Amino acid sequence: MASTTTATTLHTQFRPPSRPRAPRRIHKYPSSCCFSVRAAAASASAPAQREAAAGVPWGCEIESLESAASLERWLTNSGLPEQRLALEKVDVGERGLVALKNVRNGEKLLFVPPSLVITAESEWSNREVGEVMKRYSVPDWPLLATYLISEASLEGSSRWSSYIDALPRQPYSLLYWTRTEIDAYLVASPIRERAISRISDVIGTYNDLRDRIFSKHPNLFPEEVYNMETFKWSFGILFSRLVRLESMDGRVALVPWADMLNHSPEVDAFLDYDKSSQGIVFTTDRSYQPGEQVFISYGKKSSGELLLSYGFVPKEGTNPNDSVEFLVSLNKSDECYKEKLQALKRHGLLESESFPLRVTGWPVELMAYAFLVVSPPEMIQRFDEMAVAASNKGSSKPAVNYPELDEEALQFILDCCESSIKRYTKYLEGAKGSAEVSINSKQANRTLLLKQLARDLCISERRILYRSQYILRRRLRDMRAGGELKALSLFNGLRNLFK
Ligand SMILES: C[S@@+](CC[C@H](N)C(=O)[O-])C[C@H]1O[C@@H](n2cnc3c(N)ncnc32)[C@H](O)[C@@H]1O
Repeated sequence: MASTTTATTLHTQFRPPSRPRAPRRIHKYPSSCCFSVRAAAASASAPAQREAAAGVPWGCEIESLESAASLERWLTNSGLPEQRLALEKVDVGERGLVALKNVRNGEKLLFVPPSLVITAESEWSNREVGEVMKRYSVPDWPLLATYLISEASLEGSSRWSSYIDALPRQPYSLLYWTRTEIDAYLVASPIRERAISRISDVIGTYNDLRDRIFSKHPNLFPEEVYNMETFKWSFGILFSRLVRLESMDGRVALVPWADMLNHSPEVDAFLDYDKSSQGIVFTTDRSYQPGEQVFISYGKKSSGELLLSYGFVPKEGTNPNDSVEFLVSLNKSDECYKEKLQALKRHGLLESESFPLRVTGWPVELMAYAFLVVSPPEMIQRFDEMAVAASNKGSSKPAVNYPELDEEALQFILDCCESSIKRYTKYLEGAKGSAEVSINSKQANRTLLLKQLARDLCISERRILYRSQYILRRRLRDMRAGGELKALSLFNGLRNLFK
């Protein structure tokens, strides 16, 4: 069996935390809260609703190069050294950085000085607003989200106005999907749950900030500016552009110019602070010809994770880091259901758990979980060791080896895999024929785009499941053929004995 580990070693690039970290004091993150952004906007005041309907009044169309040109001018005037890259329209990612000259493998590029980087320590153009936020010790993510809105609302009086003008007015983000769209298009994918919970985290964060801070200082934080719609925008920007700079104590930062680099799953180059040049750089891991788009890696992310944070799905079969979360559950009618559930809970697991499946195989933890699911009552003494192995919490990785359960455990995984494939196929076949009535052409284009993204994701995820199904079927067939062979040779042996 090919095996992978559950822990994907993520690059630090553009890595959003699983949820924006807010202080316990400020935000409770309601776990059951899964209403849509629209629903939240509907409960806001009339001006906020007007704002919500209009979108944010800053930023540019996602493919705009005009604001990009003034961004380049401002950066040059503010100390960005001469670049070997230019911002252009590109085939992958709409706007991107393109090599102006030959770029060698191993070359350092960018050199963005820290003075041009936005972090939680950046000075607020509106000092009073900044002081209030600091008084409440707001953590980095909500602080930066508020910072962006504050600076954006000041337009030309903010030192970041050229940067903000070049940011997309509506980043490609799942935060902009309505609950109905998420339910309809991501019905087969586990990303649906993650999208719902991310949206509810963002809503919860905004509500906390509003209740605890903004409502206490209405003159500094007018609802026309600080509302659900503007926070959706700022979190969309953070999810798709924030980087963690390991050599700056892991600080999270928006790095103008560097954040025009698009992602390729085929490169391993990532941004970091370079002490010797005192700038944010990345080192290429391949060469580029003049005119070629230069890429970095946003981390070893699955296609679902890329859709969740960055709003795109790589072409089918091009993402070597692709995986799909595979959900397995205890059988409620199992006579040892209670004992198995207790063993799982003792090791921090639940009745249903997800494990990442990859084209290369599945993790040992999934196999351990499957052993537990299929193990008979006489193995009750071993439930705990199986649960430990499934949780991957043991100090050394315990061997999960129960040859007597192999066949049943693999059959269990195969059954789950096949029912998952059915769900994807049902969605993909249903999506083909569904004609929808759109209110206008903008809405029609949006629907087409979302459907295409969902379709690409489902095809990528189903591909992984098909591959696992193939491996599982072969292993089971070989195992059963081996069993039959053994039985046959035993039978022949006995026959010879009685001859
Ligand atoms: C850090 S920004 C990169 C600059 C961005 N293209 C722009 O014009 O502002 C990340 C966004 O770029 C786009 N992007 C990056 N890599 C991509 C890729 N491989 N395919 C499609 N879109 C990509 C996505 O919209 C993503 O949210």
